[in-house]
Amino acid sequence: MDLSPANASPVLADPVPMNQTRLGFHSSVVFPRSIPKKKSGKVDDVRSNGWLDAMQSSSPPRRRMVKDVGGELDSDDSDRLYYSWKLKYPSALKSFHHIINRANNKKIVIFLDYDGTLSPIVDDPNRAFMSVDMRSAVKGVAKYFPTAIISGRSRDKVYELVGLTELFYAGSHGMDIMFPAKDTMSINHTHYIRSTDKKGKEVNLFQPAREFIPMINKVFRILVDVTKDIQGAFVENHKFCTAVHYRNVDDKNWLLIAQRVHDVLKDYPCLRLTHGRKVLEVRPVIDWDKGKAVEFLLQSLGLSNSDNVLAIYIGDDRTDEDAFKVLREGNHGYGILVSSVPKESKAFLSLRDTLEVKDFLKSLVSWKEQHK
Ligand SMILES: O=P(O)(O)OC[C@H]1O[C@H](O[C@H]2O[C@H](CO)[C@@H](O)[C@H](O)[C@H]2O)[C@H](O)[C@@H](O)[C@@H]1O
Repeated sequence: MDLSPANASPVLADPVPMNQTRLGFHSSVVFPRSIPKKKSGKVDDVRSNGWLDAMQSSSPPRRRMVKDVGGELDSDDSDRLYYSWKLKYPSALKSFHHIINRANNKKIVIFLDYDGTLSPIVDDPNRAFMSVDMRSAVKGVAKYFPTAIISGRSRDKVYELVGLTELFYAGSHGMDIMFPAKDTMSINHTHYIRSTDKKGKEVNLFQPAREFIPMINKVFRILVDVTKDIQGAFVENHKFCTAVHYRNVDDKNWLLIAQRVHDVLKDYPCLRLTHGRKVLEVRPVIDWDKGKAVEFLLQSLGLSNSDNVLAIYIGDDRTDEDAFKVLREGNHGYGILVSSVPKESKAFLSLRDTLEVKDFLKSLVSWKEQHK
């Protein structure tokens, strides 16, 4: 974190996201990603387009590694920064009574991100498991409030990890939403298809990036190939998007891995890159993100009237910012950022880690049980 006088904010600023073309709500019209500009005959590289900076700030630094101009900040300094940041993003646990007061006679709807929110961040994405306690807390809230998981992972994968049938699931950053067939009456769009869930029940799937599946498969294979000699690199196929992990790549090779991904994307102007926590996420250039998924679910469940609905979205990642923005701008409810370090956010409130998320969910359940 740059804490030089010129940039004295105690906040870990997220880099400006790549340009995102905004289209109409239910459109899947594809716009080309802006082609890298040439500078003196050379295509822009990952240093000049900001990718490398974004990668370097893509996950909370460990406490002792938060750097000042003059060296490392000790943990007292980090604590001070964290507590002053909390004035802007108060604890959702400590603000619980405010949330409940605002909920008053409204219907509460819960949206949950998965990685970093329900499961702690770990080195191996295949081992990011929820605790038994967390699963019971999520099951508890789902008993009383409509609850959806909105994840960057594929819908099947996140369902496998969460394992609760009573939830709504949106995978691939909201580009793959499953919802009950009975809830189609209130929606008006073209990108949903009828299907059956794992129990054979009739459901609807909303998949606005369906036509990209072959391209994503192809790009996934290319990315696996071009990163296979980079130790620690790992590529996941999420069906509607693909993710290149560099958490386990030596930081000396971050430039290399970013350049390889960048070079692949030059041939795919219909795909764009977003930054997650030590992961480069490649996705179609359509006007769809976790924020749109929240709007879609609220609308499809008949819950988009903010006069009688209070939505709560809990997430830790840059991709969750789209959802926080939708809640803030639509006056729909509270975005809650999960972070143990100061970060600029569109959320209203914060929780430090997954343990606090679990406590918050349990508080909602206890409150509901006392006010049935
Ligand atoms: O939207 P989310 O549910 O938060 O998913 C975002 C990404 O989460 C996973 O990666 C992150 O968690 C991993 C396990 O803790 C960690 O190893 C990785 O560094 C994080 O970026 C998932 O593997 C990605 O594909 C998701 O896009």
